[in-house]
Amino acid sequence: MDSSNGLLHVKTKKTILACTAAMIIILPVYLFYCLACCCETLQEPVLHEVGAEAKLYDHAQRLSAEPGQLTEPPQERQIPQPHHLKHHHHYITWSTWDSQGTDEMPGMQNAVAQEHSEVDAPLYVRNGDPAEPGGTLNEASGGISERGRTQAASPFNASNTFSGFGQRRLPEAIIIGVKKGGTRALLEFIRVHPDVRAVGAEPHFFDRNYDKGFEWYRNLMPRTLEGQLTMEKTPSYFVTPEVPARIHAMSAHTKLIVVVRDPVTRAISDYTQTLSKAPRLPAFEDLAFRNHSIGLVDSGWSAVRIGLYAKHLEHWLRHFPQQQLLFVSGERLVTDPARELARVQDFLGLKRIISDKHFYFNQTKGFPCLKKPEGSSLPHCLGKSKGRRHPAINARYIQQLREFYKPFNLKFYQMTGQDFGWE
Ligand SMILES: Nc1ncnc2c1ncn2[C@@H]1O[C@H](COP(=O)(O)OS(=O)(=O)O)[C@@H](OP(=O)(O)O)[C@H]1O
Repeated sequence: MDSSNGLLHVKTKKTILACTAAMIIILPVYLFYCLACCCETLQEPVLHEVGAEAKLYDHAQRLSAEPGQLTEPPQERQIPQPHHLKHHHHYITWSTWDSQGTDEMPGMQNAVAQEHSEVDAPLYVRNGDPAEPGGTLNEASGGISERGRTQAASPFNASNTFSGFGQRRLPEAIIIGVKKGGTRALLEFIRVHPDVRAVGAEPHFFDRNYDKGFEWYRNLMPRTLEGQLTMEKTPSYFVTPEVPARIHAMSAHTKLIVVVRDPVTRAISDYTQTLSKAPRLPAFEDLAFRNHSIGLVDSGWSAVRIGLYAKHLEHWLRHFPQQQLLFVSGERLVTDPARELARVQDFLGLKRIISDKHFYFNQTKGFPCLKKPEGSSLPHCLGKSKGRRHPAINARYIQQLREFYKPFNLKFYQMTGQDFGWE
């Protein structure tokens, strides 16, 4: 018994030693293999073509997405990443992004420091890979719809390939403005559509980062499957004179969406945002008027200047035909989001999927919110920097500003063929 036990003991020891030796040899080889970018193919399903498999995979991703909470950011959907990327990419979730208090891409904080920059939480942005969760199959749509959209002829639209997760493409549709118009609401609403994928943060490519080149820009985009539309929003594009020609150089077919809002309310909203970061800011009327006793408006102040929509639109119409621009009413986006979203879906050539059913009015927030935002199954409202309480402005100044904007508004109605009812 003893000798057989001893023999067993020796055999066990030998086995353990052999296993340890094998591990010592195999582990580095495996690690090297991972570093050489191949682990993913071992760990994740490989989708060789964009077809039924890809759709099912994406659908499964959506179903497994972690839920968010009311007025809280949903969790970032975990898109499988190559092992080495997991180590080198700094993942930024909604909450870390929110705490940065900006719509801008990480590393753009200097740019953010510019006057009136945005302070709210976009969704799910990851540094170096600001792709969003979603882009999934929607039962209601019966799959990815045929939209017959025009792929830009530009060589910049050539996209990289990456097995399984679609391709990064330059945006085919951009929300170009206007600041404080309701651009975040529109982006979050439209991205609920299964055929839309969007960058959460504002890339500011065409105004501040143009020198970084189209490859940089394209790499910010989420991966899309065939038939899905890539979008971004940067509200400052609308008022930057160089931008129309630059977007045209990327693709003459780019679809442009402008969310417009009563320029007086927009100016106050803009001022409110700045005030939230600089509480010692002079009074609104001191900035809006050169001389408020005689009602002389200071059109050099950006909060006023941005509202001269007709002026800015002239730049765009030199490069794009009217039909390539859609003007969304910021007011109706609040009172009747489904109606505006129907217009947006038609304009983008998308099947009408987003409807009344997707929204509910949140009494506490005072705004429409999504019942099921992209990548989440729980209701969600925009963050606290959207829908701020505005300071009370003397009715006399409001009236003077209305008078100031009136001819510009009428011109804008004429140019767009739409009456926004701001008078
Ligand atoms: N559904 C919903 N929820 C919350 N807020 C909504 C919504 N729809 C439109 N808005 C209005 O959007 C205004 C902010 O506009 P933007 O997102 O374009 O601002 S920014 O330019 O990105 O800073 C924001 O302006 P303020 O009310 O002045 O904060 C809102 O009035």
